[in-house]
Amino acid sequence: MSISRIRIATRESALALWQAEFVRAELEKHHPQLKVELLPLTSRGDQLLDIPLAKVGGKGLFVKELEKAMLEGRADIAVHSMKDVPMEFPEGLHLPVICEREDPRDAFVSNHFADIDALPQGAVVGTSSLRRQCQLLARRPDLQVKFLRGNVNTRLAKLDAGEYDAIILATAGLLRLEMRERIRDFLAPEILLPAGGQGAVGIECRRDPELEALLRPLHHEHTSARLVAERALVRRLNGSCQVPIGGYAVLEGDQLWLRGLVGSPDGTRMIRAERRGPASEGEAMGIALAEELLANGADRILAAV
Ligand SMILES: NCc1[nH]cc(CCC(=O)O)c1CC(=O)O
Repeated sequence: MSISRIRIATRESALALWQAEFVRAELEKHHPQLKVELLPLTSRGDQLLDIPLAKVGGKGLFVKELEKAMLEGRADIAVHSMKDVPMEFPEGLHLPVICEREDPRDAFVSNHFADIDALPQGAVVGTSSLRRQCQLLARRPDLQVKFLRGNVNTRLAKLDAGEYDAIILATAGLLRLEMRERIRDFLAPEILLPAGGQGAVGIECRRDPELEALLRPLHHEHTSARLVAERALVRRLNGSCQVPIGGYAVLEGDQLWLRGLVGSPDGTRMIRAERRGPASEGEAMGIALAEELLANGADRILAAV
């Protein structure tokens, strides 16, 4: 039996819809006969916007409704921001495809200030990411980090309403939504180490060789090699999502350069490590780097929460 239609389960935010539409367009480009439909779903993570993500059950919330739709046969695939994808998948589902990565850096967004260093003493910066908070405060302990959740448009509206002097968002989301002009400064990994998977989109589906064959042309091996290392690092560290963790890999030829960071939310403690190795060994590198971080004190930071 051959597949003639693919239904994409997606969250309803503008960014999620963009990503699903992107996958739809790519699938139609590679398979002109294929019918591709979107199934927009409301996720718990999007409903509970006033509560810290770590408290409502973590990032998995964004994914569960979509997985349910696939397991119940209402959808065939789901498109995710790799940053939000849990490490384990339910029986029968997996994630065989990772698309080419967009700019992975974090972005400094402000209506009044050019970059972090231009912020006045005590300025209010919006983010609910402990990873961003930790690295901001390590650089500028005087800043006030203020809670900010919601989809990209909501966050920008709160900035424009004057609730913050600046906010930090993923560059990838802003570029996809055609809001490059909102970015005042692209934060280098040395300043703000990105989250594992940031800027990349992945496709989860049921285990079905025919379906996977249709998705295969969307897979980007270069991106995938980087994310294997980043995700192995995060997985090995992840006792809890309430700890600031950064993980970022680049490929230089066939060599991976992986950097990792674990810190305290207030930025007073920060442990960094990095290593280089063959791209084919990303998984082992991620685990080894995590163990180095743990041995250098990340274990105590993790134990404290
Ligand atoms: N946590 C929400 C989330 N998940 C993915 C992105 C951006 C797009 C990406 O990283 O691919 C965002 C928004 C943000 O962090 O600003």
